[in-house]
Amino acid sequence: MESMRRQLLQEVCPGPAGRPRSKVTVVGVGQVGMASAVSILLQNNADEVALVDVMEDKLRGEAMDLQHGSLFLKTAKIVADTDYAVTAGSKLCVVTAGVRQKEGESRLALVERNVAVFRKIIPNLAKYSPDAVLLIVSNPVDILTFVAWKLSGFPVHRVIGSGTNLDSARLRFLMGERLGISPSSIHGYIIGEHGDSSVAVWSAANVAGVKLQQALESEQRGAEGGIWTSIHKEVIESAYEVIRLKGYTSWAIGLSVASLTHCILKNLRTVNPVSTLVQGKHGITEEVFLSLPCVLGSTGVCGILNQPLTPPEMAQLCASARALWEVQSKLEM
Ligand SMILES: NC(=O)C1=CN([C@@H]2O[C@H](COP(=O)(O)OP(=O)(O)OC[C@H]3O[C@@H](n4cnc5c(N)ncnc54)[C@H](O)[C@@H]3O)[C@@H](O)[C@H]2O)C=CC1
Ligand SMILES: CC(=O)C(=O)O
Repeated sequence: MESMRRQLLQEVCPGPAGRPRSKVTVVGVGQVGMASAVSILLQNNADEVALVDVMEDKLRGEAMDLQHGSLFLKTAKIVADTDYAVTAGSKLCVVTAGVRQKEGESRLALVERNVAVFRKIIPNLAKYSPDAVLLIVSNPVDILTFVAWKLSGFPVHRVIGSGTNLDSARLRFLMGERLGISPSSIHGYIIGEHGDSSVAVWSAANVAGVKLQQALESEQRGAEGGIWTSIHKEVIESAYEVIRLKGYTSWAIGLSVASLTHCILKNLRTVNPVSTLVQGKHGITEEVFLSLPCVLGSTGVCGILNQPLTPPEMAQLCASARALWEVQSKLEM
C-alpha cells in the first residue's frame, strides 16, 4: 500500500502530527450514546470521536456503521475500543453508560447499579484525558454527576450533568405548541432535579422579553390549576410516556448533548440549565448537583446565573435538593 501511495502522490508537507484538537469521547454505545454520537458528528465540531463500551461486538458494529458514513460526515476520525487508551486526549467525555429505566421505574431507582458502572469508567477517563470536561448523562444524572466529580478528582467546573437542558427543551416545545411560536423564541427554564422534583421557573418565562407571568397568574386562577401547571406536569411525565411507547428516550437527549458539546468545544459562553454543584445557592445547604442556568465554555461551567426566584420556586428547589441528598447520602463512595 505504501508503494502505491508513493506512486500516487508526492508528499509535500505531512499534516500536523500529534493530538487531535477537539476530540470527543462517548462512553456507552446504547440508544443514548449513539443518538449523542450521531448528533455530535452531524454538528461537525469534533475532529475525532472515540466510542467505548463493554460489549465488544456491539461497539465494533456501531463504529463500523458510522465509519461507513464518513463520506457524508466532516469528522476525520472515528475510533472505538473497550480499552480506554482510545479516549486519550479528549476535550470532552460524554458518559451515557449504564442501566436505563424500565416502564414506570424512576430515575433514582437506578442509582446503585450505575454508581458501580461509574467506578469502572470515570477513573479511566480521568487517567487518559486529565484536562477534559466530563458531561454526565446516565441516570440519575444529578447524583451521578456528583459521583463522577468525586471519582475523577477534577475541579468542579469540569464535571457537568446534562441536567434539565432536556426538560427545558421539552417545556419550550410544549409552550411553543400552545402559543404557536417557535421554541427558540420562548424562554423558559426548568431547574433543579432532572426528573420528578424539577422546578419550572414561571416567574422568568417570556417570549422575546415579554413576561408571561401576568397571563400565567390569571391562568393559574382558572379551572384545573391552569394550562401552565399542566405543561410542567407533562414535562415530568414526558420521559415515562416515551419509555412506555418506545422503550427508551434517545433523540431529544442526543440533540441536547450535541448542543452542549457545541457550546463547550466552541467556547460559546451560552446559558444552559445544566447540573452543577449548587451548595450555597438559593439557600441550599446540601452538597448536591442540580441544574441552574450556567454559562458554558471550553472550561466547562464558567459561571452560574443569579436567577431571581419567587419564594415558592426557591422552596421547591430546596425540596429538590433534600430529595436528592436523601438518596445520595446513603451511597457508599
Ligand atoms: N440525562 C438524561 O436526560 C437521560 C439519561 N438517560 C440515561 O442514559 C443511560 C443510558 O441509556 P440507554 O442508552 O437507553 O441504555 P442502553 O441500555 O441502550 O445503553 C447502555 C450502554 O451502556 C453500556 N455499558 C454498561 N456498563 C458499561 C461499562 N462499565 N462501561 C462502558 N459501557 C457500559 C452497555 O453495554 C450499553 O451499550 C441510562 O442511565 C438512562 O437512564 C436516558 C435518556 C435521557
Ligand atoms: C430517561 C430520561 O431521563 C429522559 O428522557 O428524560
